[in-house]
Amino acid sequence: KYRAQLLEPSKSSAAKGEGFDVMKSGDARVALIGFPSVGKSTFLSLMTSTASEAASYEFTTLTCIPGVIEYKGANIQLLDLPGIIEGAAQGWGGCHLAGLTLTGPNVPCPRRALLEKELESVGIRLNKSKPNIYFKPKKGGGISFNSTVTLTQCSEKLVQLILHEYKIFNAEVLFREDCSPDEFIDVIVGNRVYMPCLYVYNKIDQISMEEVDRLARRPHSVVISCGMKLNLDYLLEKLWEYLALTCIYTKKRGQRPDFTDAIILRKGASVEHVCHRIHRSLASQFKYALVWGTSTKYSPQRVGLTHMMEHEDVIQIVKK
Ligand SMILES: Nc1nc2c(ncn2[C@@H]2O[C@H](COP(=O)(O)OP(=O)(O)OP(=O)(O)O)[C@@H](O)[C@H]2O)c(=O)[nH]1
Ligand SMILES: [K+]
Ligand SMILES: [Mg+2]
Repeated sequence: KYRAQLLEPSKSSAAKGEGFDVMKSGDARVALIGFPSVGKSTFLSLMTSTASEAASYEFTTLTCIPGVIEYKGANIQLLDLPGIIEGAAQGWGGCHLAGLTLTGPNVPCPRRALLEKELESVGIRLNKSKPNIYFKPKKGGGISFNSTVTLTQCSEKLVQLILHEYKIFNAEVLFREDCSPDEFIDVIVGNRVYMPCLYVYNKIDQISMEEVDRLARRPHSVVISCGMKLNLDYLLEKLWEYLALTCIYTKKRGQRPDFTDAIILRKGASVEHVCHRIHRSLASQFKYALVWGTSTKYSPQRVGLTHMMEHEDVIQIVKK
Protein backbone atom coordinates (compact mmCIF):
# COMPACT_ATOMS: atom_id res chain seq x y z
CA LYS A 1 0.00 0.00 0.00
CA TYR A 2 2.76 2.43 0.96
CA ARG A 3 4.71 1.58 -2.15
CA ALA A 4 1.60 2.25 -4.23
CA GLN A 5 1.17 5.65 -2.54
CA LEU A 6 4.78 6.57 -3.23
CA LEU A 7 4.37 5.69 -6.87
CA GLU A 8 0.99 7.40 -7.17
CA PRO A 9 1.77 10.15 -9.72
CA SER A 10 3.59 7.92 -12.18
CA LYS A 11 1.15 5.06 -11.65
CA SER A 12 -1.92 7.06 -12.56
CA SER A 13 -0.42 8.10 -15.88
CA ALA A 14 0.45 4.49 -16.61
CA ALA A 15 -3.02 3.28 -15.75
CA LYS A 16 -4.84 5.90 -17.79
CA GLY A 17 -3.11 4.60 -20.87
CA GLU A 18 -1.68 7.90 -22.07
CA GLY A 19 1.38 5.92 -22.93
CA PHE A 20 4.53 7.20 -24.50
CA ASP A 21 4.82 10.48 -26.27
CA VAL A 22 4.49 9.06 -29.78
CA MET A 23 1.54 8.71 -32.11
CA LYS A 24 -0.28 5.43 -31.77
CA SER A 25 -0.46 3.77 -35.13
CA GLY A 26 -1.20 0.37 -36.60
CA ASP A 27 -3.22 -2.53 -35.29
CA ALA A 28 -1.18 -3.32 -32.19
CA ARG A 29 1.61 -1.88 -30.12
CA VAL A 30 4.65 -3.66 -28.72
CA ALA A 31 7.04 -2.07 -26.23
CA LEU A 32 10.66 -3.19 -26.12
CA ILE A 33 11.80 -3.12 -22.54
CA GLY A 34 15.22 -4.14 -21.36
CA PHE A 35 18.46 -3.23 -19.70
CA PRO A 36 20.88 -0.95 -21.59
CA SER A 37 22.76 -2.41 -24.55
CA VAL A 38 20.87 -5.69 -24.84
CA GLY A 39 20.13 -4.82 -28.50
CA LYS A 40 16.69 -3.17 -28.53
CA SER A 41 17.64 -0.54 -31.12
CA THR A 42 19.50 -3.09 -33.23
CA PHE A 43 16.29 -5.16 -33.24
CA LEU A 44 14.11 -2.20 -34.26
CA SER A 45 16.44 -1.26 -37.10
CA LEU A 46 16.54 -4.86 -38.29
CA MET A 47 12.78 -5.51 -38.25
CA THR A 48 11.39 -2.15 -39.38
CA SER A 49 12.29 0.54 -41.90
CA THR A 50 13.10 2.90 -39.04
CA ALA A 51 16.75 3.27 -38.07
CA SER A 52 17.42 3.62 -34.35
CA GLU A 53 20.97 4.35 -33.34
CA ALA A 54 22.76 1.37 -31.81
CA ALA A 55 26.10 1.52 -30.08
CA SER A 56 28.23 -0.42 -27.63
CA TYR A 57 27.79 2.14 -24.83
CA GLU A 58 24.84 2.12 -22.46
CA PHE A 59 21.89 4.55 -22.79
CA THR A 60 22.38 5.17 -26.49
CA THR A 61 18.61 5.56 -26.88
CA LEU A 62 17.21 8.42 -24.79
CA THR A 63 13.67 8.82 -26.20
CA CYS A 64 10.95 6.51 -27.47
CA ILE A 65 11.54 5.58 -31.14
CA PRO A 66 8.58 4.01 -32.98
CA GLY A 67 8.86 1.67 -35.96
CA VAL A 68 6.37 -0.51 -37.82
CA ILE A 69 6.54 -4.22 -38.61
CA GLU A 70 4.28 -5.37 -41.44
CA TYR A 71 3.27 -8.95 -40.85
CA LYS A 72 0.36 -11.00 -42.24
CA GLY A 73 -1.30 -7.82 -43.46
CA ALA A 74 -1.16 -6.15 -40.03
CA ASN A 75 0.87 -3.14 -38.98
CA ILE A 76 2.49 -3.74 -35.63
CA GLN A 77 4.00 -0.70 -33.97
CA LEU A 78 7.25 -1.42 -32.19
CA LEU A 79 8.53 1.03 -29.58
CA ASP A 80 12.24 1.21 -28.91
CA LEU A 81 12.70 2.57 -25.40
CA PRO A 82 15.63 3.78 -23.37
CA GLY A 83 17.31 1.04 -21.36
CA ILE A 84 15.27 0.46 -18.24
CA ILE A 85 16.73 1.16 -14.85
CA GLU A 86 15.10 0.55 -11.52
CA GLY A 87 12.28 3.03 -10.98
CA ALA A 88 11.98 4.00 -14.62
CA ALA A 89 8.97 2.07 -15.90
CA GLN A 90 6.19 4.47 -16.85
CA GLY A 91 3.58 5.20 -19.46
CA TRP A 92 2.62 1.65 -20.20
CA GLY A 93 -1.08 1.64 -20.89
CA GLY A 94 -2.11 1.34 -24.50
CA CYS A 95 0.49 -1.28 -25.26
CA HIS A 96 -0.63 -4.75 -26.26
CA LEU A 97 2.56 -6.66 -25.64
CA ALA A 98 5.71 -6.24 -23.64
CA GLY A 99 8.79 -7.54 -25.40
CA LEU A 100 11.33 -7.91 -22.67
CA THR A 101 14.80 -8.22 -24.07
CA LEU A 102 17.53 -9.85 -22.10
CA THR A 103 21.01 -10.67 -23.14
CA GLY A 104 23.09 -13.80 -22.99
CA PRO A 105 26.42 -14.02 -21.25
CA ASN A 106 25.64 -12.90 -17.69
CA VAL A 107 23.20 -14.81 -15.49
CA PRO A 108 19.85 -13.85 -17.01
CA CYS A 109 17.51 -15.12 -14.32
CA PRO A 110 17.95 -12.39 -11.69
CA ARG A 111 17.74 -9.82 -14.50
CA ARG A 112 14.43 -11.23 -15.64
CA ALA A 113 13.13 -11.16 -12.08
CA LEU A 114 14.34 -7.56 -11.67
CA LEU A 115 12.46 -6.40 -14.77
CA GLU A 116 9.32 -8.20 -13.64
CA LYS A 117 9.57 -6.59 -10.21
CA GLU A 118 10.00 -3.17 -11.77
CA LEU A 119 6.86 -3.56 -13.88
CA GLU A 120 4.90 -5.15 -11.00
CA SER A 121 5.57 -2.08 -8.87
CA VAL A 122 3.86 0.20 -11.38
CA GLY A 123 0.79 -2.01 -11.66
CA ILE A 124 1.69 -4.04 -14.76
CA ARG A 125 0.92 -7.75 -14.64
CA LEU A 126 2.72 -9.87 -17.22
CA ASN A 127 1.19 -13.02 -18.70
CA LYS A 128 -1.51 -13.08 -16.05
CA SER A 129 -5.22 -12.75 -16.47
CA LYS A 130 -7.44 -10.61 -14.30
CA PRO A 131 -8.18 -12.50 -11.06
CA ASN A 132 -11.61 -14.13 -11.20
CA ILE A 133 -13.10 -12.26 -8.24
CA TYR A 134 -16.44 -10.48 -8.27
CA PHE A 135 -16.14 -7.26 -6.28
CA LYS A 136 -18.82 -4.63 -5.88
CA PRO A 137 -18.69 -1.75 -3.38
CA LYS A 138 -22.09 -1.01 -1.79
CA LYS A 139 -23.78 1.86 0.03
CA GLY A 140 -24.62 -0.25 3.08
CA GLY A 141 -25.13 -3.74 4.46
CA GLY A 142 -21.55 -4.52 5.52
CA ILE A 143 -19.29 -6.96 3.75
CA SER A 144 -20.76 -10.07 2.22
CA PHE A 145 -18.14 -12.69 1.45
CA ASN A 146 -18.48 -15.89 -0.57
CA SER A 147 -16.35 -18.26 -2.58
CA THR A 148 -17.08 -21.00 -5.09
CA VAL A 149 -13.72 -22.72 -4.58
CA THR A 150 -11.62 -23.73 -1.57
CA LEU A 151 -9.34 -20.84 -0.64
CA THR A 152 -5.81 -21.64 0.50
CA GLN A 153 -4.34 -18.10 0.50
CA CYS A 154 -7.20 -15.84 1.62
CA SER A 155 -9.87 -16.09 4.31
CA GLU A 156 -12.98 -14.04 5.08
CA LYS A 157 -11.09 -12.44 7.97
CA LEU A 158 -8.15 -11.42 5.78
CA VAL A 159 -10.41 -10.08 3.05
CA GLN A 160 -12.18 -7.93 5.66
CA LEU A 161 -8.88 -6.64 7.02
CA ILE A 162 -7.71 -5.71 3.53
CA LEU A 163 -10.99 -3.97 2.71
CA HIS A 164 -10.82 -1.98 5.96
CA GLU A 165 -7.29 -0.89 5.05
CA TYR A 166 -8.79 0.58 1.91
CA LYS A 167 -11.63 2.13 3.95
CA ILE A 168 -14.25 -0.08 2.33
CA PHE A 169 -16.90 -1.23 4.81
CA ASN A 170 -19.74 -2.25 2.51
CA ALA A 171 -19.13 -4.55 -0.45
CA GLU A 172 -20.00 -7.81 -2.10
CA VAL A 173 -17.06 -10.17 -2.65
CA LEU A 174 -17.14 -13.49 -4.48
CA PHE A 175 -13.95 -15.50 -5.08
CA ARG A 176 -14.31 -17.75 -8.12
CA GLU A 177 -10.61 -18.68 -8.02
CA ASP A 178 -8.03 -19.44 -5.32
CA CYS A 179 -6.44 -15.99 -5.40
CA SER A 180 -3.66 -14.52 -3.28
CA PRO A 181 -4.09 -11.41 -1.10
CA ASP A 182 -2.07 -9.41 -3.67
CA GLU A 183 -4.41 -10.48 -6.44
CA PHE A 184 -7.39 -9.45 -4.32
CA ILE A 185 -5.77 -6.03 -3.78
CA ASP A 186 -5.30 -5.73 -7.55
CA VAL A 187 -9.06 -6.18 -7.94
CA ILE A 188 -9.89 -3.57 -5.28
CA VAL A 189 -7.48 -1.01 -6.68
CA GLY A 190 -8.79 -1.81 -10.14
CA ASN A 191 -6.29 0.04 -12.34
CA ARG A 192 -3.88 -2.77 -13.11
CA VAL A 193 -2.76 -3.41 -16.67
CA TYR A 194 -2.74 -7.07 -17.73
CA MET A 195 -0.41 -7.64 -20.62
CA PRO A 196 1.12 -10.58 -22.44
CA CYS A 197 4.90 -10.65 -22.48
CA LEU A 198 7.53 -12.39 -24.56
CA TYR A 199 10.99 -12.73 -23.09
CA VAL A 200 13.50 -12.33 -25.88
CA TYR A 201 17.06 -13.43 -25.24
CA ASN A 202 19.30 -11.69 -27.77
CA LYS A 203 23.01 -12.20 -28.56
CA ILE A 204 22.85 -15.98 -28.45
CA ASP A 205 25.93 -15.90 -30.70
CA GLN A 206 27.87 -15.10 -27.53
CA ILE A 207 26.79 -18.05 -25.39
CA SER A 208 27.12 -21.81 -25.48
CA MET A 209 24.60 -24.12 -27.15
CA GLU A 210 23.73 -25.62 -23.76
CA GLU A 211 22.85 -22.21 -22.40
CA VAL A 212 20.83 -21.30 -25.51
CA ASP A 213 18.90 -24.53 -25.11
CA ARG A 214 18.22 -23.86 -21.44
CA LEU A 215 16.97 -20.29 -22.11
CA ALA A 216 14.78 -21.37 -25.03
CA ARG A 217 12.95 -23.80 -22.75
CA ARG A 218 11.95 -21.18 -20.23
CA PRO A 219 8.27 -20.19 -20.36
CA HIS A 220 7.30 -17.38 -22.77
CA SER A 221 10.85 -17.23 -24.11
CA VAL A 222 12.43 -16.83 -27.53
CA VAL A 223 16.16 -16.82 -28.20
CA ILE A 224 17.55 -14.71 -31.06
CA SER A 225 20.67 -13.11 -32.41
CA CYS A 226 20.23 -9.77 -34.18
CA GLY A 227 23.90 -9.86 -35.07
CA MET A 228 23.66 -13.18 -36.92
CA LYS A 229 19.94 -12.87 -37.82
CA LEU A 230 19.08 -16.10 -36.01
CA ASN A 231 15.51 -17.22 -35.19
CA LEU A 232 13.87 -13.91 -36.17
CA ASP A 233 11.11 -15.64 -38.20
CA TYR A 234 10.16 -17.70 -35.17
CA LEU A 235 10.08 -14.55 -33.03
CA LEU A 236 7.64 -12.94 -35.48
CA GLU A 237 5.41 -16.00 -35.34
CA LYS A 238 5.42 -15.88 -31.54
CA LEU A 239 4.77 -12.15 -31.56
CA TRP A 240 1.73 -12.77 -33.72
CA GLU A 241 0.52 -15.55 -31.44
CA TYR A 242 0.92 -13.42 -28.29
CA LEU A 243 -0.79 -10.39 -29.86
CA ALA A 244 -3.73 -12.66 -30.70
CA LEU A 245 -4.71 -10.79 -33.85
CA THR A 246 -7.21 -11.97 -36.42
CA CYS A 247 -7.34 -11.01 -40.11
CA ILE A 248 -10.77 -10.82 -41.69
CA TYR A 249 -11.38 -10.26 -45.38
CA THR A 250 -14.49 -8.64 -46.79
CA LYS A 251 -16.31 -9.56 -49.95
CA LYS A 252 -18.94 -7.75 -51.97
CA ARG A 253 -21.83 -9.69 -53.49
CA GLY A 254 -20.86 -11.38 -56.75
CA GLN A 255 -17.20 -10.35 -56.37
CA ARG A 256 -14.06 -12.09 -55.19
CA PRO A 257 -12.88 -11.37 -51.62
CA ASP A 258 -10.47 -8.47 -51.21
CA PHE A 259 -7.35 -10.18 -49.91
CA THR A 260 -5.25 -7.03 -50.23
CA ASP A 261 -6.96 -5.17 -47.39
CA ALA A 262 -7.61 -7.20 -44.25
CA ILE A 263 -9.53 -5.95 -41.25
CA ILE A 264 -7.34 -6.64 -38.23
CA LEU A 265 -9.11 -7.33 -34.94
CA ARG A 266 -8.23 -8.88 -31.60
CA LYS A 267 -8.94 -12.58 -31.22
CA GLY A 268 -12.51 -13.22 -30.07
CA ALA A 269 -14.07 -10.56 -32.31
CA SER A 270 -17.69 -10.96 -33.41
CA VAL A 271 -19.49 -9.99 -36.62
CA GLU A 272 -20.60 -6.88 -34.73
CA HIS A 273 -16.96 -5.86 -34.19
CA VAL A 274 -16.35 -6.26 -37.92
CA CYS A 275 -19.39 -4.04 -38.68
CA HIS A 276 -18.15 -1.32 -36.33
CA ARG A 277 -14.75 -1.38 -37.98
CA ILE A 278 -16.25 -0.92 -41.46
CA HIS A 279 -18.70 1.80 -40.54
CA ARG A 280 -20.12 3.20 -37.31
CA SER A 281 -23.76 2.74 -38.37
CA LEU A 282 -23.40 -0.58 -40.19
CA ALA A 283 -24.49 -2.73 -37.23
CA SER A 284 -27.84 -0.94 -37.06
CA GLN A 285 -28.52 -1.62 -40.76
CA PHE A 286 -27.33 -5.22 -40.51
CA LYS A 287 -29.64 -8.00 -41.78
CA TYR A 288 -27.31 -11.01 -41.87
CA ALA A 289 -23.83 -11.95 -42.99
CA LEU A 290 -22.38 -14.78 -45.05
CA VAL A 291 -19.14 -16.19 -43.70
CA TRP A 292 -16.58 -18.48 -45.33
CA GLY A 293 -13.81 -19.96 -43.22
CA THR A 294 -12.94 -21.98 -40.14
CA SER A 295 -15.49 -20.30 -37.86
CA THR A 296 -18.43 -21.87 -39.71
CA LYS A 297 -19.62 -25.46 -40.15
CA TYR A 298 -20.14 -25.00 -43.88
CA SER A 299 -19.14 -22.24 -46.29
CA PRO A 300 -20.79 -19.91 -46.73
CA GLN A 301 -22.93 -19.92 -43.60
CA ARG A 302 -25.57 -17.35 -42.79
CA VAL A 303 -24.77 -15.79 -39.39
CA GLY A 304 -25.93 -13.01 -37.05
CA LEU A 305 -24.14 -10.20 -35.24
CA THR A 306 -22.96 -12.38 -32.34
CA HIS A 307 -21.15 -14.95 -34.49
CA MET A 308 -17.46 -15.21 -33.50
CA MET A 309 -15.00 -14.68 -36.34
CA GLU A 310 -11.77 -16.63 -36.83
CA HIS A 311 -8.44 -15.83 -38.46
CA GLU A 312 -8.71 -15.47 -42.28
CA ASP A 313 -12.49 -15.73 -42.44
CA VAL A 314 -14.20 -14.02 -45.36
CA ILE A 315 -17.38 -12.06 -44.67
CA GLN A 316 -20.13 -10.59 -46.84
CA ILE A 317 -22.53 -8.31 -45.00
CA VAL A 318 -26.11 -7.98 -46.17
CA LYS A 319 -27.95 -4.82 -45.12
CA LYS A 320 -31.66 -4.42 -44.37
N1 LIG B 1 27.18 -10.10 -30.60
C1 LIG B 1 26.04 -9.47 -30.75
N2 LIG B 1 25.97 -8.14 -30.55
C2 LIG B 1 24.80 -7.52 -30.72
C3 LIG B 1 23.61 -8.25 -31.08
N3 LIG B 1 22.61 -7.37 -31.14
C4 LIG B 1 23.10 -6.15 -30.82
N4 LIG B 1 24.44 -6.23 -30.56
C5 LIG B 1 25.34 -5.13 -30.19
O1 LIG B 1 25.03 -4.70 -28.87
C6 LIG B 1 25.30 -3.31 -28.72
C7 LIG B 1 24.12 -2.58 -28.11
O2 LIG B 1 23.04 -2.60 -29.02
P1 LIG B 1 21.89 -1.51 -28.97
O3 LIG B 1 20.94 -1.88 -30.06
O4 LIG B 1 22.46 -0.15 -28.96
O5 LIG B 1 21.26 -1.83 -27.55
P2 LIG B 1 20.05 -1.06 -26.80
O6 LIG B 1 19.36 -2.09 -26.00
O7 LIG B 1 19.24 -0.27 -27.77
O8 LIG B 1 20.86 -0.09 -25.83
P3 LIG B 1 20.42 1.31 -25.15
O9 LIG B 1 19.68 2.14 -26.15
O10 LIG B 1 21.74 1.92 -24.79
O11 LIG B 1 19.61 0.95 -23.96
C8 LIG B 1 25.69 -2.79 -30.10
O12 LIG B 1 27.09 -2.67 -30.17
C9 LIG B 1 25.17 -3.86 -31.04
O13 LIG B 1 25.91 -3.95 -32.23
C10 LIG B 1 23.74 -9.66 -31.31
O14 LIG B 1 22.79 -10.40 -31.61
N5 LIG B 1 24.95 -10.20 -31.12
K1 LIG C 1 23.50 0.71 -26.50
MG1 LIG D 1 18.77 1.67 -27.84
